[in-house]
Amino acid sequence: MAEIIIVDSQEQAGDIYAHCVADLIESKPNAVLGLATGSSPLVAYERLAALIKERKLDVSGVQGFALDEYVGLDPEHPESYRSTINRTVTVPLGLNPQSVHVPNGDPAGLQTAGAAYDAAIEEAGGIDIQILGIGSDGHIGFNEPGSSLASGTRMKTLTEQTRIDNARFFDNDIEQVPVHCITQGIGTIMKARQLILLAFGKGKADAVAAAVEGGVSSLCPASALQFHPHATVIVDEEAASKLIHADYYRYAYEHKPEWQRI
Ligand SMILES: N[C@@H]1[C@@H](O)[C@H](O)[C@@H](COP(=O)(O)O)O[C@@H]1O
Repeated sequence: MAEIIIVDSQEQAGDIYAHCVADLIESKPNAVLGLATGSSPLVAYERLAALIKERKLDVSGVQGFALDEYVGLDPEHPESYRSTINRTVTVPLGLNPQSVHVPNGDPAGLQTAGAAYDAAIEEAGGIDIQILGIGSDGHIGFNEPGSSLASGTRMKTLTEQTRIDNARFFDNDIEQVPVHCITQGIGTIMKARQLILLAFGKGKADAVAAAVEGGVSSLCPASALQFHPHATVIVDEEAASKLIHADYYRYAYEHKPEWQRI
């Protein structure tokens, strides 16, 4: 794993992400951002929105690609990832809605939607910085345990645990949570030039330990990050609580020269 940063707060993690992305946009106005839903990236998006205003950055050329979408949910549904990304990223950052892409969860087009999405990412020049959360079972995007580590964007079946976890967005009724999703594959995610995974709270401690210090295995999809040349995992103390080498990560970060920090 390239780099583990243990922070005191989500705000601190958010600032690291925000500075990284703001610097990117400054040097590359047509930057391509990989976007994630979930609660973990929310503060990071808020910090980035503030920094964009503060530095008066022109984001008109920035493109975004979301990780995943539910299958069969109306894109206008408030809990579709299309709506979620629009609410939490597109509007606050001031991105052009036409430049923010979300996989197409229409059941009618599923056989070709995945390959089309990967092609669109390639055509945009590839993702510069992909932000990631992690599921309690180690999933990234919606790549559940057992997903091919080389997979492209495709339809997947959600585990019952993920549907239970996400029922909170659907009146706590698991029956309302779609069974299928379309998600960037692990192979797709690995093509991004830089990955930043955020994890907070003790509910993520096992998944983080397996991803960072366990063997690389499809049973913990996030462990694929160990093969990425530029991956950073930013965790709070609780999410870091099961890392055997936590002291070393702190020590290494403190001793890192400024130019080598993300
Ligand atoms: N598809 C999303 C993932 O991209 C996200 O990482 C995960 C964790 O969400 P949270 O950050 O709310 O814990 O939830 C969903 O399954």
